[in-house]
Amino acid sequence: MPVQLPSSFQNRMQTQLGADFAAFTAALGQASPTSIRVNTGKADLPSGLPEVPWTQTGFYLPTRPSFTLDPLFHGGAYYVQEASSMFLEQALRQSVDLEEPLAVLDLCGAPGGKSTHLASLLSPESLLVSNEVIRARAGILAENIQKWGSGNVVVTNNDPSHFQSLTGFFDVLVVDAPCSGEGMFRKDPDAIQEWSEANVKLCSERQRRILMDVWDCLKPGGVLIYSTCTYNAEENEENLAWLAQQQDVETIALELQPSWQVTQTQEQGMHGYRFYPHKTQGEGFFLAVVRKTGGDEAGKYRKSKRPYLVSASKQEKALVQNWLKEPKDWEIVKHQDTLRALPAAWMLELEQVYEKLRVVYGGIELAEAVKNNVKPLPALALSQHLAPDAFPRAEVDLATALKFLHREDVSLEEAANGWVLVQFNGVGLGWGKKLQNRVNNHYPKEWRIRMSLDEALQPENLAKQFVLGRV
Ligand SMILES: C[S@@+](CC[C@H](N)C(=O)[O-])C[C@H]1O[C@@H](n2cnc3c(N)ncnc32)[C@H](O)[C@@H]1O
Repeated sequence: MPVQLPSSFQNRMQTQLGADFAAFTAALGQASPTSIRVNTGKADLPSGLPEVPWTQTGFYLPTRPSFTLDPLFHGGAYYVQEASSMFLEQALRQSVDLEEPLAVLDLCGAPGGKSTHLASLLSPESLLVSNEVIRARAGILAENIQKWGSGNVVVTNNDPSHFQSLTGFFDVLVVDAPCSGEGMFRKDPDAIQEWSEANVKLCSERQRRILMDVWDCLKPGGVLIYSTCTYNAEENEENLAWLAQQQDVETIALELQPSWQVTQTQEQGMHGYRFYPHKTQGEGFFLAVVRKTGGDEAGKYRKSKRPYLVSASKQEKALVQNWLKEPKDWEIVKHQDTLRALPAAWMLELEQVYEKLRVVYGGIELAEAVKNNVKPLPALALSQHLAPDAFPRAEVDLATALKFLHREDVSLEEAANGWVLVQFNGVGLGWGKKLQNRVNNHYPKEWRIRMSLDEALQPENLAKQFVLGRV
């Protein structure tokens, strides 16, 4: 069905696209493609699905299934992400050496599409700080990060200006800026109602403020990846040209395959890359990459006299460190009753992050420890770093997995008494505690499936349900 577009938006797009304008409006009347990005730390790439061409792990699905009813979605085996935004992969691969240990900030991180993508692309020796300014959204981001299961990510809930205290800290800065959302008109018709020329101006000003707020935390030689999901030049090319007037930057050109049909732009010498729905199979998107060529050197971080991150005792460490595949890569810290693994190589930098920012999640939450009693936490069940033989595992079928995720009672007959990792198709979902004649379901209340499962559990519906890898 054709969408009703604001007339000033239509006029501008007509000028911008010329003869392509009719194809553009026709594309807005089509259904949005559905795409997923697979977590290769947890699952194999599916066969038989068309690939999103600018990433190695993205796939289109023929229709939009109920992801809620696929346990592998809850297990973080894939992320449902709009295809154009997966172009971040090209920006990163073509501008930095991904073999190196990098400190990366994803400034506008929620709900976590780009952060989970970054977590997969960066080397395990890297550190990702994934930030979200809105508190409730930071919680959703932390949930998605835990489900993805990489241990080298810290989730923060800060205003961009708070990063000024981390001068020269990051090698890469990703700013997926809040924008007027013109590229989402097809997927989210509310975006049309909220659109106005005044809002475009407001967004553009806010984006400039955000860029200035975080500029100092990027190292000289570091890379800024800037993106929006909107078409107007004020929020895109003009902001980059403005940045080049304020700061020492050089534009980075990306190599494109002609078959991708990405539109290249240049404004005052700055390269930009645009995705239009009539040319690429995805929503509207803009991305540009620049390198910082001036500015202050990286800060030197010394050990704090009064550390924020307190090491766990020897006894506590002994209880949990063999749960991890590579215990020596992790420092075990304790805050209140929680034992957490943080990447050992980044402890000095993490001390700064914890001191200066509001951290809502970090590393791998391992366990709650009271005296010698340890209770494994949900993030550990989902971690890619959990040692395969640390806990007994119970592989369950689709119906049992869904009931477990619904927080119903399940029976794990084969399992011995004690903590059991409940898994589906080899992917950990959460903890059950088997007692003599029952199993306590420790799946977190806040993450549970809320919809009724009555229909989904009918055998004919289970057989039809989308499950990654069963296509
Ligand atoms: C385009 S969305 C980010 C999407 C995310 N990068 C992903 O791939 O899932 C922009 C984010 O910026 C946040 N935001 C809103 N105002 C902001 C501000 N003034 N500074 C920084 N971030 C802001 C929004 O809450 C939103 O989560």
